[in-house]
Amino acid sequence: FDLTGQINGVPFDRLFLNASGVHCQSTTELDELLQDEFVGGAVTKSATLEKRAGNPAPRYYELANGSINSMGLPNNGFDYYIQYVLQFHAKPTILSVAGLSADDDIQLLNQIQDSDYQGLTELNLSCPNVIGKPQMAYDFEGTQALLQSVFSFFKKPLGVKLPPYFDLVHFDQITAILNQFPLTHVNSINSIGNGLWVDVASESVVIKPKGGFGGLGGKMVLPTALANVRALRQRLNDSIKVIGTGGVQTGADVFAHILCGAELVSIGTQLQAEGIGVYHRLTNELERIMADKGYTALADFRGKLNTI
Ligand SMILES: O=C(O)c1[nH]c(=O)[nH]c(=O)c1Cl
Repeated sequence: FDLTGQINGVPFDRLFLNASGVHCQSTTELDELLQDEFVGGAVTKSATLEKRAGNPAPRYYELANGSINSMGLPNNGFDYYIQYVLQFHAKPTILSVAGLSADDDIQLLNQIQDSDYQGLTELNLSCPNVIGKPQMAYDFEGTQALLQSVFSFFKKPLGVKLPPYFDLVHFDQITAILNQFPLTHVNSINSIGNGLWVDVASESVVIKPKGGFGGLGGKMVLPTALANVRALRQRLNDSIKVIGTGGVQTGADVFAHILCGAELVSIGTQLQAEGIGVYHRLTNELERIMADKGYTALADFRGKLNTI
């Protein structure tokens, strides 16, 4: 089966990635991803200029139908991750960066522009868990201005990580902005920001930061993820690929993301819960569905969701 995709001409021999933040904080975790035969590439934890400890624990909690997290951008700092992606790897890497401000974003991208790194970069515009910081991608004017500044100096491949949108007009507005720029891809969705889980037995929230508010992931977000992948695919220039992230637990979920137009598919909550074996299972389940339908390649059905 042909399970390949490509971003900006970079070939991925497999469609599967990790969702940034999961199994990607250390070089050991990143190596394990890149060495797995069912994984196509690895995305780093979003890097900030300086190393961060992140929010106080408990800050991640697995739910029956997903996850809630308020990690707070813990990471080993920009230098750690650019050193890693500058090394030779048999498979593609995506360097994820997240500033705590637009100025930080500019600084991070200037450092990449000035480096020898020629691979893929993803600007995270959607972290919901930095206390006191809004998600940039919900500020349309701010996003427009930031990308205007970025593309005045950044000449390397660049994609963006988006939060979920919930209004068709918002899809129109964000894609009208993104289509102005030579982006390689959008990665959609990030977690659904500021959900809240209540443990009835203890009558308490389940994570410490922000009084229990955190980003939602896993099974429960699949309909939102599929809607965002589909809506972005329908509106973005063909040159901008969509990486589908959010809610994948089974091969059928993967199939649905591809039908909606995803070029590649990231696994987060399920990777956290199941471990790296999730990729072998998802590959088997996806190939079974493809075989039953007479498909031999993702390209046979990518973006071909039927309407009624
Ligand atoms: O709290 C986090 O580190 C975090 N958590 C998320 O769910 N998405 C993000 O982009 C980030 Cl940066």
